[in-house]
Amino acid sequence: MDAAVEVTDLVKRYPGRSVDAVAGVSFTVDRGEVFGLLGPNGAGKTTTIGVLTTRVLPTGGTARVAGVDVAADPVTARSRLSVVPQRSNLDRSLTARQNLVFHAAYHGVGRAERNRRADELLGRLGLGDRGGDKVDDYSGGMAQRLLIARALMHAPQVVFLDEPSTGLDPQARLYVWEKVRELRADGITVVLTTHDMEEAASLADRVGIMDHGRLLALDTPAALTRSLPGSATLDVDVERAGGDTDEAVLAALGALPQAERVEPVADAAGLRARLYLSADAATTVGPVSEALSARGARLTGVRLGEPSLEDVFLSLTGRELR
Ligand SMILES: Nc1ncnc2c1ncn2[C@@H]1O[C@H](COP(=O)(O)OP(=O)(O)OP(=O)(O)O)[C@@H](O)[C@H]1O
Repeated sequence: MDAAVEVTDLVKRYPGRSVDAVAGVSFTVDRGEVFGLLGPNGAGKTTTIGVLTTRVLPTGGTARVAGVDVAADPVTARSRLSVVPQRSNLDRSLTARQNLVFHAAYHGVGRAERNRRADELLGRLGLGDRGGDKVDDYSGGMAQRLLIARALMHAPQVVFLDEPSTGLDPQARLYVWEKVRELRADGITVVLTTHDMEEAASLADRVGIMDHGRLLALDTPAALTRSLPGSATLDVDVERAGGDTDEAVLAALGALPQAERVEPVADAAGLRARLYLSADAATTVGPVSEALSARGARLTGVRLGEPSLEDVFLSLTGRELR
């Protein structure tokens, strides 16, 4: 079966610029997958989406969506894909329902079917009783939901969401996340861009990390974070035996093969040690507990600190994501 998206050696240089906005990017998105492009502002995410959605002409390389070369046959590509843009381009003078119906008419969906889909999608996106309102009266969160509804009106195979929750309040953001998961459950392929590592980690099956027009890493969020030795941590609270010392306990923990180093955590009430690990934090709890009992000490509390995609970005670029 064809991939849903296939990008090969994609390059985009805007006129008058001395550097490429996208500098040779290749990746494939499987059908039914949620794929996230994660990177800071200016990384080239929007430009990549722009090429894939036929709004930006590539300087080099190829991009196929649902089996169609987007530069060679943009009209067919547009019938199979849809885009939820970073900034609303809804017609504010029309009602929400009219925005949906006109979009479907443009894509050749028949009258009865477009009316049916508009009602269904307004309901699904929680706008069932607001379809007759002008978009001008919509809040930011409602407009974002309407953009998603509009994107589904011509039954696309692949939906592109550019920074889907930027500027939304936490509740609206969670609502959008839930809708993205529903798209995936319906078998629609989703490609989203974000500079929010929490969004990428919680929504995407696989994440491509972009910076300066290049793809630096691409894998599942779990594999990306697992690839970082020494960034998982385990905090352990210890009740030590009477004759023992904090220093000796810390040294014993530091001698465990899973521990890269150990530090005392200063603000804890009793003895708390933080282990920086070369292994997964959860599987290190057992060996820690055994090492403590061997010297008559007790493990009284643990906290796992898993590395995040933020840590992955930091280790790849030496900079914070935001
Ligand atoms: N129309 C344009 N003309 C010239 N340069 C552009 C244009 N659009 C984007 N750029 C430049 O291309 C580079 C990549 O921008 P792009 O918008 O693709 O990044 P991004 O990762 O999506 O960031 P953002 O989240 O800010 O949209 C930036 O240096 C930007 O200034």
